[in-house]
Amino acid sequence: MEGHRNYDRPMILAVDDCQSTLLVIEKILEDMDAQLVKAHSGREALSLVLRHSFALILLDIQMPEIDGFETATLMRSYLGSKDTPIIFVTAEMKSEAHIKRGYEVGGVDYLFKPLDVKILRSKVHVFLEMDAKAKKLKETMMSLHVAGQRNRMLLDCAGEGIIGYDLNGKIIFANPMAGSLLGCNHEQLSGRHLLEFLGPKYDGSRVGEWELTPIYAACFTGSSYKRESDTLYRSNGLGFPVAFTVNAATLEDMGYAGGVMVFRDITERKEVEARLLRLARYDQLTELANRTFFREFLEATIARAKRRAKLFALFFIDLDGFKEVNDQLGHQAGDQLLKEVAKRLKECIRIGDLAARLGGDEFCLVFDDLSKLDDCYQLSEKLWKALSQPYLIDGRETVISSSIGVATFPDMSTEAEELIQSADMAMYHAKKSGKNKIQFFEPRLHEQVMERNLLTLELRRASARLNEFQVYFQPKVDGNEFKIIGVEALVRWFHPELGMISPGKFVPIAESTGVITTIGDWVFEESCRITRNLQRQGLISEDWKLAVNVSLRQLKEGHFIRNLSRVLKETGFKPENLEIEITESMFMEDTKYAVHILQEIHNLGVTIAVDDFGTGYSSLNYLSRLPIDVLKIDRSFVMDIGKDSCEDTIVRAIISLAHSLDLKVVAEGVEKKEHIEFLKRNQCDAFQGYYFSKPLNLVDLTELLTLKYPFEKRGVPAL
Ligand SMILES: Nc1nc2c(ncn2[C@@H]2O[C@H](COP(=O)(O)O[C@H]3[C@@H](O)[C@H](n4cnc5c(=O)[nH]c(N)nc54)O[C@@H]3COP(=O)(O)O)[C@@H](O)[C@H]2O)c(=O)[nH]1
Repeated sequence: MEGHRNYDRPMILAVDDCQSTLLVIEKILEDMDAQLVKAHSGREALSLVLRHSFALILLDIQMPEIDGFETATLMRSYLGSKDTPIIFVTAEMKSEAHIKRGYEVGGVDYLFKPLDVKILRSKVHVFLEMDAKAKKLKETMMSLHVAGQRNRMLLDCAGEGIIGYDLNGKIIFANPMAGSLLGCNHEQLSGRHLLEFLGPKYDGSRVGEWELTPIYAACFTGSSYKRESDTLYRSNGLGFPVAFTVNAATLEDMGYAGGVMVFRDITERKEVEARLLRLARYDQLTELANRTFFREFLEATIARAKRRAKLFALFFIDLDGFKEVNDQLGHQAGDQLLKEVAKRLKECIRIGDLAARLGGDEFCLVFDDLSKLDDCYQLSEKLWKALSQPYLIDGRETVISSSIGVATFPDMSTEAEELIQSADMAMYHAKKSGKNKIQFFEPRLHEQVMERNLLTLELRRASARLNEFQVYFQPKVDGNEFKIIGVEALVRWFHPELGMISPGKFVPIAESTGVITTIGDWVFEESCRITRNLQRQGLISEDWKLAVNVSLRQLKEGHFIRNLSRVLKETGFKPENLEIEITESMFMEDTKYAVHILQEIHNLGVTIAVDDFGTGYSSLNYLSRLPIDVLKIDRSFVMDIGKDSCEDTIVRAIISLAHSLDLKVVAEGVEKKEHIEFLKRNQCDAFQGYYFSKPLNLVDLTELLTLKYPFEKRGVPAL
């Protein structure tokens, strides 16, 4: 063998023991795009085929040692040359049997010596072309095989189910994940219909036909169809949530038209979504709807009721005395009560209604789709009964009543916010008029809602600048000589358009919106500054008391003590000249905190008076626990003095109780001589009321103080 190999060109092996024949072949083929390799014997040829791959072998038959037939036989038995075309080259035309033998041992053709140039070149050309084609085919087959292997691997390893189906919905192939998700061997899916797994939504009586499904439409129109959340059904009929995409797929060469569905099990995602949804829409403690969901539900109920001209009712429920349960029995008991209330509320509603907890002890019920408004009365009766049954809290039977407000759609309002406010307002009235009641919203309450809304807005505006407020002062006189012993500071709001607005109206709104802190701080500072000036002018004595009303919200703001100390320091006002007036309800709302903060105030030297005593809980328990100096008898008791009512007894009892605890007593709302007679007779320490003076502005107060004996000369019948 000679020459160096050019591996890109096809190789031809010429085998002949006659060197001149080899040279002739070489000459004839020299300009062909092939590389000629020469061998001088069968043995040499065999060793070459072991190492190279030839496009064609030109093989002499008559050779010493191993002739052409034997060489061909051996070549055919070797895998590398088993398919290489062999053309026998022979000197003369032999017998038919001889020729046949050549074909039998693997020859494909014959060439005769002397070699004809044209015949040799054209035969070689044909076989080289065949070789080129065979090589190409082999390469194609190989790359197809690799691609097929790769695709199979992708399908087998894919974490998503993949199903191929034809235009009729018949499954053509499925990967192992598809089988495992659908609960069967993936190979058994072939031949089944996709609708078997799509369930009633696609396969039900309404649709029924594969051709009507959007999946078919996607195949047919060559588009895709996607579902972020749907259901597929396993072989056992159980559904599971999936997200899927279907894409049209066509393989024209293979005559295939259909689609491929790629789907994934989203059970876990659905569970997380459901958990998040529950957190966002439901109250953790009671498992009732929360405020957000309640609001959405109400809006949807209104929209539906408007469309269908339906009636529904909104019940607003607030438990009476829930704070006492919390304070006295602890938060766990409070939680237990709320859970039990929630359970009872759930039992009162039907499917389509909603029970929600808005926060604290506030609940709302939406009773949807009422046939007539009178149904509300039966519903309230049922609700009433359910809620007023005794509760077993902390092992004890406890009766808790509730105040319930009802607003109905559409006669009372057709807007969510207004409806809630109406029910809330009705509930508030139920509370104010003695609790344990159901109050239906009435138009007069509506006006109050509107007024309250307006005042809320205006109050926010006014509290930002505080220039519409003024402090008035109502004198307090001692019970013996009627000498002025101090004043109570009472705020007044002079609205530029609405005129003077009484604190009875705006203070509760200021408390619920929180602006009471700003207003209260201002009243406190202003009244200290004014009274200190009066002291400096010598108009009032050094032992005068300034009483200032303080709400729980103010006390709870955190900076109360700091502010108090600052004002006292800046105005030079002495703490012993200051009295804080608080109401009984404050202790009830948060006894622990009240004890703590009042003690701090008291430690500064400031005295503490309990306002409106007798109207709240009048619990003797707190009187001994709190640092209280004064009880103010509520004016409702004072006003009825002398009317032969039990009020006389109550007033007497309060005075004697206060004295037994070493507390001073001030009677509020003293308007008549008879009041004074009675109170004096019962050793009441001080009086405040219109009999002596209404609350006065600074000018009028200064004028009063300049009088030598403003009240001392007033005629009070001798006792
Ligand atoms: N937190 C704050 N509350 C305040 C402040 N200023 C007032 N208030 C509270 O508002 C309620 C109404 O107060 P007002 O309209 O000023 O009524 C007071 C007196 O005018 C009235 N009064 C006094 N004597 C008589 C009387 O003989 N007859 C009669 N019909 N009314 C009379 O009583 C109110 C004083 O009550 P009280 O405070 O309970 O001593 C009222 O609850 C105020 O507390 C404030 O700055 N902060």
